[in-house]
Amino acid sequence: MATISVPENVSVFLLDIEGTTTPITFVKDVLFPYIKEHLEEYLGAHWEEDECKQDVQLLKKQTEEDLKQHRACPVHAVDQTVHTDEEKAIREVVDSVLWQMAADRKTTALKQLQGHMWRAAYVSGKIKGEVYQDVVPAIRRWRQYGLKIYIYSSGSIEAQKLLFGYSIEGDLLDLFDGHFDTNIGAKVESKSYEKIAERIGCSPENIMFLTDVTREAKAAEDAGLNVALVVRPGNMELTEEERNHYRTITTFSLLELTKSA
Ligand SMILES: CSCCC(=O)C(=O)COP(=O)(O)O
Ligand SMILES: [Mg+2]
Repeated sequence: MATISVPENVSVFLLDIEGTTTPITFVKDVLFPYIKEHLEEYLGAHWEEDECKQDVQLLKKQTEEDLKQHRACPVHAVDQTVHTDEEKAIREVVDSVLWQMAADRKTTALKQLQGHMWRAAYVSGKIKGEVYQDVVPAIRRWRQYGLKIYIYSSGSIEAQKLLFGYSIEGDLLDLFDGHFDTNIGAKVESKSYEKIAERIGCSPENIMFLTDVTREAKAAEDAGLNVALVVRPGNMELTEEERNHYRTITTFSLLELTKSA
């Protein structure tokens, strides 16, 4: 695959995580199964804590929103193993979370709870964040050229910091100048990228966004950012039209800086 020249006016890289810095398999085969396996036990253990109460509150608001929008929501069957009000409330949260996860929804409510649940797994060493081999050397090189590096993922900022802070390559948080999540807006909305540029303090054309998802690339492009689609094993196949329209890379090392160090 050919190299891509990064325009000279680019001073910021904005990076997606899943499918870009990190294999989709790590998210689908490690992170998500951890949530499914520990959800009920986690809620039972933390139910009375403020953080958990806030997470549950946000999930309830999301469910109300979904009902208003007529999105299908889980229907609660009468369950003989549920006795107390707390057990019933926990079961409702479990159903809602599993339903959202089955649809791979990127709601802030779901992502916030997931981030809080992964904390213990990362801190105990049970889970280590996976990062493609080409990612760290490329970021270090870009930083030597004075570029700034930001993350924009649907995963909560806390989840992002856990993934890179407890990664297979050690604590990588020093590589990043900042993090954005869906609190700034959805990744498929152009407005989110305009807000990110504003928050960073640069023009959209000074940013290069790397992602595996075409809808995100389109939203960023519409906001005036430079974009490249990242093609990694297991990522969604691109159509011929997408391949013709977007610049694509299979590794970060294919990005060639045109500015001098
Ligand atoms: C960084 S947290 C784990 C990944 C995750 O939950 C997710 O939704 C990833 O979405 P992305 O925007 O990085 O593709
Ligand atoms: Mg992605």
